[in-house]
Amino acid sequence: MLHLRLRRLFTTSVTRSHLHRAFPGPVTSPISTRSSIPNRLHLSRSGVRVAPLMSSSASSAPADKTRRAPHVNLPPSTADKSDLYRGLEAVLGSKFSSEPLIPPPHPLIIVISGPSGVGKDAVIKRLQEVREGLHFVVTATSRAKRPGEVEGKDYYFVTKEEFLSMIERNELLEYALVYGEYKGIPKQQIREHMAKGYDVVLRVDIQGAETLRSIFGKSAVFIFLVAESEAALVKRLIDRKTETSDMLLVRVATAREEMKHVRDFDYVVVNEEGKLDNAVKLVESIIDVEKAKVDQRKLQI
Ligand SMILES: Nc1ncnc2c1ncn2[C@@H]1O[C@H](COP(=O)(O)OP(=O)(O)OP(=O)(O)O)[C@@H](O)[C@H]1O
Repeated sequence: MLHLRLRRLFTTSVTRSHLHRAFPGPVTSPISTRSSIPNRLHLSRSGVRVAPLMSSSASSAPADKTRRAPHVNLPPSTADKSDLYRGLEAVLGSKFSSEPLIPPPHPLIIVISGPSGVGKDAVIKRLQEVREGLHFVVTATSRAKRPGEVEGKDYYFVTKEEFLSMIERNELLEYALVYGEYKGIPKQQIREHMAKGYDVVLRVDIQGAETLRSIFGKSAVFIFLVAESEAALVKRLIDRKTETSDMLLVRVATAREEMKHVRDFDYVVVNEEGKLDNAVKLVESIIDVEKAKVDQRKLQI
């Protein structure tokens, strides 16, 4: 069994240069076949004995006996831990490095979108409480502050004139006129936080997400938030008590249209009535999965 494991190890992991470093004695011919490597390992009661590498023809020639490098003894697995550790280093011919084997994951841009009233703000607020390493981009808006909202935390509340001059100065990644009010994403915030290694979360409506998709393509993660049903969404909007009847009508009618865009997103998360934490957990899992991807999404703004 052990022999089999070692065979696998040596046929897959040990490179020619490892072996040259491990066995500095003269090697008469290049290592040309993988199958020649495990033949050099011999099991004994005291551990694994590793013979120097030679081609099969060279090892059979009597003259080569004089040119054999000294055997390297690998302590048995019952040996002192540090002896075994050093033994492995000696056989492989280099010190084991404590450097991370894989570079840290690249900072992500996570776009959270969905119809009005679905719970984008609620999910983001909770995510902020439970997860570190995220920067939540504060959107600039010309709409009036709602009760409980804090300047610089929920939004940057600016006048329409101020918003228009931000557009003039090209300070916004994207902006839109939504239900008669401007909303836009300041670029500088994203640059600064990504440079510090933060993942950046953007909260935009569906229109905004479409624009961001055209800017970022596949280099950002797009999450579509939905309620479990249209009825639940409408009740949520009514309960919020922030819209007039006319505004409610527009939002609900728009939500119907917006549902058609779900296919343009990477993930969909259902924010069920009374189960906000489940939706937040799913968003966290999405971030974790993205961090574990071999092909990381990379983005420069
Ligand atoms: N899972 C949930 N269960 C019950 N109520 C919720 C849930 N998620 C959000 N809500 C409530 O629904 C209402 C709408 O949520 P929120 O304001 O976060 O939506 P939004 O998508 O940000 O809307 P808008 O795009 O119009 O700003 C709020 O009153 C919020 O507290």
